[in-house]
Amino acid sequence: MAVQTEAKTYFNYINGDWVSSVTNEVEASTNPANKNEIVGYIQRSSIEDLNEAVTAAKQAQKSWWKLSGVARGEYLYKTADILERRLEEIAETMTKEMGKTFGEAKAETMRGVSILRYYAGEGVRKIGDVIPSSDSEALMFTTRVPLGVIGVISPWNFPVAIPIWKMAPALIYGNAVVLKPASEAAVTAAKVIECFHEAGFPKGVVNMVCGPGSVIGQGIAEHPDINGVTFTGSNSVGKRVGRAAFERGAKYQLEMGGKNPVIVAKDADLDLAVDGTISGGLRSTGQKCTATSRVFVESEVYETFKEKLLSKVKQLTIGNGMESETWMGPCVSEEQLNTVLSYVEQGKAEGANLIYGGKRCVEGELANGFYVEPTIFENVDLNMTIAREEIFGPVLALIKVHNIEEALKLANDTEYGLSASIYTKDISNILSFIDEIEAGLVRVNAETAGVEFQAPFGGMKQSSSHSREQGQAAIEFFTSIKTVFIKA
Ligand SMILES: NC(=O)C1=CN([C@@H]2O[C@H](COP(=O)(O)OP(=O)(O)OC[C@H]3O[C@@H](n4cnc5c(N)ncnc54)[C@H](O)[C@@H]3O)[C@@H](O)[C@H]2O)C=CC1
Ligand SMILES: O=C(O)CCC(=O)C(=O)O
Repeated sequence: MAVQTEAKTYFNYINGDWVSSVTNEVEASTNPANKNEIVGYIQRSSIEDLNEAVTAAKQAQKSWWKLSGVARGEYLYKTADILERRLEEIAETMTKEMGKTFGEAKAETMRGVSILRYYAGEGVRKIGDVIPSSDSEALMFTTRVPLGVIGVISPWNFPVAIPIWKMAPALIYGNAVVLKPASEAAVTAAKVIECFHEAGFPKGVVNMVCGPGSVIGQGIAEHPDINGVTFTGSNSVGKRVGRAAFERGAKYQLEMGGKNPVIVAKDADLDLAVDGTISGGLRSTGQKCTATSRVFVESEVYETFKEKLLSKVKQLTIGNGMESETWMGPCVSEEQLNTVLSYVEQGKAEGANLIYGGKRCVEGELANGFYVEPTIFENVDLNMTIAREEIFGPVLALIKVHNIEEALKLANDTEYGLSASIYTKDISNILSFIDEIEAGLVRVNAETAGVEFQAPFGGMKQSSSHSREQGQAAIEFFTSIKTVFIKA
């Protein structure tokens, strides 16, 4: 039973106003570090609310697009300044709402500021090319137009960065936006939208509707007036969203799961590899689509690597992300905690050897939250569930290999292809890894996580719809190309 009574209610943001849902229903967003603490109440909206937001967006988009790119950019610069001013408060809300440490939350919020500034600058960059025509008297060139209304469906694990890396490019290229944030982190998202509001965006250009994924998320995927849908989350939901958008001829972009490998070669700097494995696999409690989950280690250095890994993992401090000594916070929710624990049980049942962790943390105040120990398995077979499915928790599977060829073969033995890294000093290892690994993010002597907003981000195989987000790549999704031929 939640005890906090003074928690604020956050409204939907439709046509420039903060409004309650027509349902008059709200749901509590709670703190995974303390299930008795309510961070805020968010609207449990209906399709009617979504329809209002889409109507407002559709109406506002045309004049938004008629502004110059410079003018649109100014709004994004203003939003960035406001977000930066509110950085500590918004980061604190993020930590309280979804559990990541305050340090990580501040870094993510700052990343949101940088993304806004990066895309503000896009307002003055080129949007087309002049292409020689076969007719010497004609001018042929490409230009780009916005899609119209963009539906943004975002997850809880990066509640500032992901909505912003989808909304900022959508807006700068002249689209209007309807955001549906994940309910687990919707208070944080509402505070981000407050920054857009304060920046003075014209009414209807930015909208947010909170509510169940099956109603508002699905409603976005199916809405006839939403021209493009950008989604990050699980594979099962992503595919539903993609199918619904495809059926009605809308453009869609899906970023989904990962089962990201690290390869540790026998010549690797093992301390660096251990640090990268821990940071990539366990930071944010393993709740990143880029998180390391499978660790392939050459047999010659396997035992040394394992001992070094174990000794460092034992030192990790688990606790409330607001406490400065905490290295790893809780899972986002009880459901997510139970998912992680059930994967641990499945790993044991299928014969993997649990060498560290695997239990819920229940000592003292931890009992009120959704904490799990960092967990390491060895003797993991590639057919085991823990080697195949995305766990989204702090669970590492160690796999001994005889050589780099075997490591590459096993690393590619997955339906996912988001991120992968190798630790080695050998240039031929590095080159074959870059060529052969089936992943959209290829990292050498660096952890699997670590996305940079100015570079393309996305996966191969089932990790994405094969499109890319962020950097210059974003223009491909949020605009349509027109090839123009002019004959005087
Ligand atoms: N790749 C990634 O970045 C993420 C992956 N996940 C994976 O998904 C698992 C479950 O996490 P969830 O938060 O439940 O992910 P999810 O895929 O259910 O949620 C992502 C977003 O989709 C919305 N949604 C849910 N059902 C929908 C539907 N039928 N139509 C349209 N939108 C819908 C949600 O409300 C949320 O905003 C995790 O354990 C993890 O494996 C979760 C979050 C992020
Ligand atoms: O690793 C990152 O910074 C981004 C990861 C991501 O997009 C995700 O987990 O959804």
